[in-house]
Amino acid sequence: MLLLSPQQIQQWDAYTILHEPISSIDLMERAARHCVDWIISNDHIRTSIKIFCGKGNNGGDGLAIARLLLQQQIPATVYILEFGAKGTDDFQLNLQRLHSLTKDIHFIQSPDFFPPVGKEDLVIDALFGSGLNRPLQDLNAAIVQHINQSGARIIAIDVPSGLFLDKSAKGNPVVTANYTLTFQSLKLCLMVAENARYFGEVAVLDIGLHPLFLQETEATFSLLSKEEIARGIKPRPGFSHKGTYGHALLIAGNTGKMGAALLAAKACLRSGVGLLTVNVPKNELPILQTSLHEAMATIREEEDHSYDGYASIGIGPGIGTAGSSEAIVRNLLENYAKPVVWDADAVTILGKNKQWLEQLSPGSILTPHPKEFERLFGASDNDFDRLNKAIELSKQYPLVIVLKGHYTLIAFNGKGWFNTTGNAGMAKGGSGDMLTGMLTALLAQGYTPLQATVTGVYLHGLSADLTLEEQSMESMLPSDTIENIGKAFLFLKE
Ligand SMILES: NC(=O)C1=CN([C@@H]2O[C@H](COP(=O)(O)OP(=O)(O)OC[C@H]3O[C@@H](n4cnc5c(N)ncnc54)[C@H](OP(=O)(O)O)[C@@H]3O)[C@@H](O)[C@H]2O)[C@@H](O)CC1
Ligand SMILES: Nc1ncnc2c1ncn2[C@@H]1O[C@H](COP(=O)(O)OP(=O)(O)O)[C@@H](O)[C@H]1O
Ligand SMILES: [K+]
Repeated sequence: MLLLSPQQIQQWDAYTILHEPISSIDLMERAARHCVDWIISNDHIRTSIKIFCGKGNNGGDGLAIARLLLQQQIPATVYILEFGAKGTDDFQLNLQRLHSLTKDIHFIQSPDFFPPVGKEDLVIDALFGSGLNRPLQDLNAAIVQHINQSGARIIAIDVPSGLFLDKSAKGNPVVTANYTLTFQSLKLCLMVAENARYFGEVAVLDIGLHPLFLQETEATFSLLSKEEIARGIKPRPGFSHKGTYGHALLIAGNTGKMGAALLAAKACLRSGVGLLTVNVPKNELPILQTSLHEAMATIREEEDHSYDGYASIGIGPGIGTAGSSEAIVRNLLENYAKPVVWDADAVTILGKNKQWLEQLSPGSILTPHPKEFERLFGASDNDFDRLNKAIELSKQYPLVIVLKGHYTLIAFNGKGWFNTTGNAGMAKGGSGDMLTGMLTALLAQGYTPLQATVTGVYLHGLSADLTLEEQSMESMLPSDTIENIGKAFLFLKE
């Protein structure tokens, strides 16, 4: 699914109207009906429902929602924010339709007209949607503040009023919704952490916009889908052998951080690799060899660091950032030409030696969390800037950049894919180490760097989601999640 700009969403609307065909007012009716069905079936009806409407089509949705509720004998009061404009055609038509049912329609010209709103109310925010083109000010900002202070349950229609679809609204007045009912597809503004306190829980309502439009449309950002990932999984032919699936090397772990190496190694072994060698400090060798029978080992301190024969290499989890680790990074840059997975301390070392970024072998995968991303590429003003920076960098460098987070972004060659699997139970040390192991295993098996990354990131989150069948988000550990990588592969084959 593509993440579209406000202009593209308008075009999608127009395309549907032309090709379904359906009238614009009937499309709005369908959207409103889906909202009402969702509100009723999710048990959000209260004795007092206050619907705040602007005069664009978002407000038109609000008016249609009010009428559909009233037709089911559910009382709702409408407040229309006056901001000069006459209102769109569909707004006007829905206002006429509502007038024939109720006189309970109020116009807000100044804060004196604000109705009292309290905890017991359900507020429907239909003030501004995808048409917002500047920060809210004056009366528009005041009504948002009034609603936000009320303690009422707030359901935003399409997007919380005040959010821009594809750029930051940091510092602007925005409705803090408990739920957002967004039409047809997720929007970029609903993917970023900086807006999480505004959009609350998000439901995507399928209002039947024409699917063919997407085939004719290009967008920078899109969402990964199960079907796409499942299609890319390589078969394991009966006559294959361990050599078919590659020999991976993980350079991971150090004193006090051997857990990182074990997690990466276990995840690598559970992700289909043929052979695995782990490079660890001499003193830590027994930990590895007693816990993981399938992994071989090489000694960190030994001088001869030959990388010949490894189909892929992952470096970083728990290695530390001391000079000796820097020397290994340097050596790897000079002596290995295939793609490498760079994570954790290895990313920090690259951040300290930015000139080395130019030397990364083409197709290498960088997996920073936002802090590591900052160490590598400098600070960003907001989440949108960081996403756009990742996209720009992916044009500049022949690398796959994995910006980890709730919705991890994978940037490659000027495009970005958001992952939608995974949950907050993964917000624990060790989750990233697991991902490094998985990506290294997939690279070793001959997946292209992009294919390895999208597959690994998707499976990583999916294993965590499947872990919730037997654990809570509080209790689940990366070790549990690794044991469910198998279930995740099976789920893709269903
Ligand atoms: N395909 C779909 O997804 C469907 C979408 N539908 C719905 O349509 C919605 C989009 O409607 P929309 O384009 O009419 O824009 P909307 O957000 O109502 O408001 C724009 C108005 O506000 C104004 N304005 C802007 N910024 C302002 C500000 N800061 N302060 C003050 N005014 C400001 C601007 O006028 P301006 O002043 O710029 O001339 C304009 O009058 C969408 O979110 C969804 O709910 C469904 O009905 C059916 C299918
Ligand atoms: N709330 C969350 N929702 C989804 N995924 C998450 C969440 N928190 C963390 N993750 C995932 O867990 C991993 C954490 O990586 P990282 O921060 O490098 O952890 P560590 O280095 O401590 O192992 C990333 O892949 C991230 O996407
Ligand atoms: K809204």
